[in-house]
Amino acid sequence: MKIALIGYGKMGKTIEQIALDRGHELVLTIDITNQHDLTVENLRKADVAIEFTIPTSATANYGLCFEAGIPVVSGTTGWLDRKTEVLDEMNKHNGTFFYASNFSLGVNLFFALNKKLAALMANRPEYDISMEEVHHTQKLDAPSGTAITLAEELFENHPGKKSWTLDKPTSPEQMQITAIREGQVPGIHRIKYESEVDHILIEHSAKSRQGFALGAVLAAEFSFGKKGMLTMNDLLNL
Ligand SMILES: NC(=O)C1=CN([C@@H]2O[C@H](COP(=O)(O)OP(=O)(O)OC[C@H]3O[C@@H](n4cnc5c(N)ncnc54)[C@H](O)[C@@H]3O)[C@@H](O)[C@H]2O)C=CC1
Ligand SMILES: O=C(O)C1=N[C@H](C(=O)O)C[C@H](O)C1
Repeated sequence: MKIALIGYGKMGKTIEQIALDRGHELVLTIDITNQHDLTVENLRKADVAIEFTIPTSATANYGLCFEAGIPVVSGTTGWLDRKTEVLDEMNKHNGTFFYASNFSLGVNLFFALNKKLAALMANRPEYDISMEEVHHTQKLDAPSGTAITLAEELFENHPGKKSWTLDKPTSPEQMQITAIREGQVPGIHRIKYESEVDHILIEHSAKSRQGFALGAVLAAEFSFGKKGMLTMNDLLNL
């Protein structure tokens, strides 16, 4: 496939390597320094775009891809307050948008485990729940997109928690998420159920960015020829 890569940072570079290994061609590579080359005309040279940039740039980039009529796969986090506008724009152009807060297979299995554990603990009020995420110091958003997905899916399966906070909870229905920024950590997510007598802890820890990048390239292959909003549940049949 001919791929337009939007964002050539840590993820963009890892995606490039995996895309080339899988026999794809990069027909357009855009970063902050050559942003002016991100045009509808140039995007039309690609079969699909993969977008990993920053929260403030992502939604405008999606708009250009919809206008160009190519599917866009994105993992940029921190923009979801504008999701309705993005979906309206996608529908206006009959476009294709594949979004995941986390593209790794392991994290998507961890999402399923989180939902099952939350359902199992739904009638166990003696356990309080908290989350922790650890990422590299360059990360712009907190909590991570993955932590927000974990929290929202936990709330759907556990009546005791209804919202998250980065601060100290002010009611039992609030769940604290602690966001730690240190070194070059690719991404760790922990969910802890704690009672007076014990605790249960589940954790996913990424060893590198390879798992995220492979998932994004698989999502690009999956998106080709499809329409509408796509997620990892569609790709992985979860
Ligand atoms: N969904 C997932 O599986 C994953 C998501 N992410 C998310 O992806 C995003 C990027 O992560 P990294 O690559 O680690 O960050 P990074 O900071 O290494 O790379 C971002 C790149 O985007 C460029 N950029 C900024 N504005 C741009 C614009 N308007 N057009 C083109 N390029 C632009 C920057 O110059 C930079 O090179 C973040 O939001 C991060 O949270 C990161 C890893 C996995
Ligand atoms: O910024 C990162 O690095 C990551 N961002 C994503 C997130 O916010 O959840 C996914 C992964 O944890 C790495």
